[in-house]
Amino acid sequence: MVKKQLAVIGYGQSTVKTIIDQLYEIGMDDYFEFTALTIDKLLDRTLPKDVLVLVTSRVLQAMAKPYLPKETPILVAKRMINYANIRQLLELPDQMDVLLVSNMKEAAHEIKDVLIEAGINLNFFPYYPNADLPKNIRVAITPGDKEQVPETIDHVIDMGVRLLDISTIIEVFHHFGITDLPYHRLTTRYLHSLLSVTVQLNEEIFMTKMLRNSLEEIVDNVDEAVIVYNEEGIVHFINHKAIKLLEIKEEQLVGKSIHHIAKPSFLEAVKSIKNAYDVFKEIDQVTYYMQKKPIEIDQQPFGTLVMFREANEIQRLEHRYRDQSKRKNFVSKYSFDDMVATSGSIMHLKVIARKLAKSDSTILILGETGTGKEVLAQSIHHASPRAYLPFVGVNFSSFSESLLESELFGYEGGAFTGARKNGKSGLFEQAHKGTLFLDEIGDASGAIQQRLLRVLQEKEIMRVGGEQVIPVDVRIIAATNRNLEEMMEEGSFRKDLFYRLNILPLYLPPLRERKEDIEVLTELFIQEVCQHLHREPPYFTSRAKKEMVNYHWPGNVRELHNVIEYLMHIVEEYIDAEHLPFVSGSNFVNNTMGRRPDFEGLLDEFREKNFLTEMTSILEFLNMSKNCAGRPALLKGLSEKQLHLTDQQLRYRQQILRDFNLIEMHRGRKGSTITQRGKELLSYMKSVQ
Ligand SMILES: Nc1ncnc2c1ncn2[C@@H]1O[C@H](COP(=O)(O)OP(=O)(O)OP(=O)(O)O)[C@@H](O)[C@H]1O
Repeated sequence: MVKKQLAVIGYGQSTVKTIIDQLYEIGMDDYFEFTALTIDKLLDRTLPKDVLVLVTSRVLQAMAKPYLPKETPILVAKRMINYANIRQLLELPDQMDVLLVSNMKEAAHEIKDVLIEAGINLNFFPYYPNADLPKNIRVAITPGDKEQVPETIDHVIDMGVRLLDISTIIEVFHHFGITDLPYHRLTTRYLHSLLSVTVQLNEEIFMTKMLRNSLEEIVDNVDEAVIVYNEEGIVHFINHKAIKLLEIKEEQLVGKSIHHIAKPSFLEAVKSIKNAYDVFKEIDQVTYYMQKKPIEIDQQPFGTLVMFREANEIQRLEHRYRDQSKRKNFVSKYSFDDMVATSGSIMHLKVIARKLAKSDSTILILGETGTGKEVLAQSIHHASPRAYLPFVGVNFSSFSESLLESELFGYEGGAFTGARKNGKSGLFEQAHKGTLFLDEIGDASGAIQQRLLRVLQEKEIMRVGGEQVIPVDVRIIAATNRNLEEMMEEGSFRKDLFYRLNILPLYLPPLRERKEDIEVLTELFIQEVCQHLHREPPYFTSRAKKEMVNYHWPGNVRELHNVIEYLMHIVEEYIDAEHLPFVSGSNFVNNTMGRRPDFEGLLDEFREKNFLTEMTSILEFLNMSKNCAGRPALLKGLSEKQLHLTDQQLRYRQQILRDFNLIEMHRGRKGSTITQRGKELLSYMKSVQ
């Protein structure tokens, strides 16, 4: 077959060369002989006979025409953008000013139109030789005409020479009447010549690409490690977290085999997970929470998505969540309005306390048990500038010494056996910026007193087993029913700590010294309990009223509350003197702890407070005693078992046991006895040992 003559005329050499290369690549050299020329060489050259001249733009057509025989056919090539470098354009910020540089005005404008049509959202300023250079433009885009880019430009995106459009190639064949076009081969090779760029031919694909870019960015920033690989194990996506957890040092991971980049222990673990399952897996001594999901595209299996993160990270989150939700409960329930009183002593105390609330100083509340020390502490917090911040209370007699230390100051991971792996924040940290109520401070051991003193002086804490100093800003309100001055004399309470705490002391007198309050408090409690029980309030006979006032109320307001609660369950219309437990001598069970019926629940509750040994020892002691055991005997019995409690600590534990109906406490010095239920608990414990 005689080859036809095709002359390619362009402006610059690189353009002509790129197009000739493209023609060879498509296989057009089977049909044609090429002449490659730049326009400036046209004058010197005579073109072969029956040649078809292919010019790269309309301007070149005009330029070439005068130098060509009149009958020479000229075809203006349609050219498409080289999309190979389109990604760089997509990465520029929307509406950015860019220079569009070409060696010809028309080409510059033409490219601008094509790019706008393709959905590239930039402000294009066409630029060509002798054109005005707009100010303050830093980025230039050019289709292979880098040499035309002005020097003031910082960043040049060379999109490469524009290639011939397939329609132009077909027109060339038509011109010569070649009908047996190898269409299939031609298009395949043509597409091949465009290589990776053909996938980006329309705006829709640009959009997906942009979407993918944004998704990649998001997935790269999540806390979860993510890897996607196809059926052959070729990695399609891997985020920073996965690279970090798998300790991969290599770069450019996309396109590589997962078997090549990930450690065998990880691959083993992934293999052992069923598709669509999530499990905890240990890989090289670290536990991970892993998920594996199959990916399908158009109902065809495509590959696998693996997501994983370190399990202790999840635990950390959980602890943080728990700490935070616990924090939410650290709010004061009472305000001064809830502190009911008519007595001059309490009215006066409330006036002083309201004033003290405004300051940040430490307050010490003194008073017998049940006089309302906690109510007062909460009211002070409520009226203070810290009102919207946590109010955290801790009762020193309700914790064993070791537990109290870690409760107050927290501990670092692994500080002691049984400690949480990641440590725990203490109440000081949890009360940060708020108020910490140290109830029954008189029960603090020497070691705790010393640590407290340091915190009050330094305003910083150190967790148990930790080395880091944590600054804390808490207002301290301490309370006790013990005589701290006497304790100082005895040497069981530190003087320096006492003076730190005793800056603003407040004394809550016992109920027997403010009998006027009995009536208002009774009314309040009757109203509350009746509302709760949905019943009508009963009335007091005058004898009952008298007995109420005459009684010495050793348990103070708390006892009054408990008596009212008891009465509301046993009386109908009225309350007579005989109904009153302190008159009739009847025992009643306080229901303040919220009883859990099952023994396991009860034991859990004791375990939680680290009380179990002490509680069972008390029960065992009472079980062994023929008669009622008084507190001194109990304390002695416990200390023989190396359980050293203060009188107050024992009382607290006895109250809990009584509230759970495990023991009975008799008034005065009569001591306590174990109940049937207490005995059942002991045999239950033996049976499950
Ligand atoms: N003025 C008051 N107005 C209303 N309720 C009160 C008042 N004082 C005390 N109470 C109630 O009495 C009970 C005991 O109060 P609180 O716990 O504050 O006493 P406390 O002195 O801290 O006791 P303890 O020394 O045993 O810790 C609570 O139920 C509280 O609601």
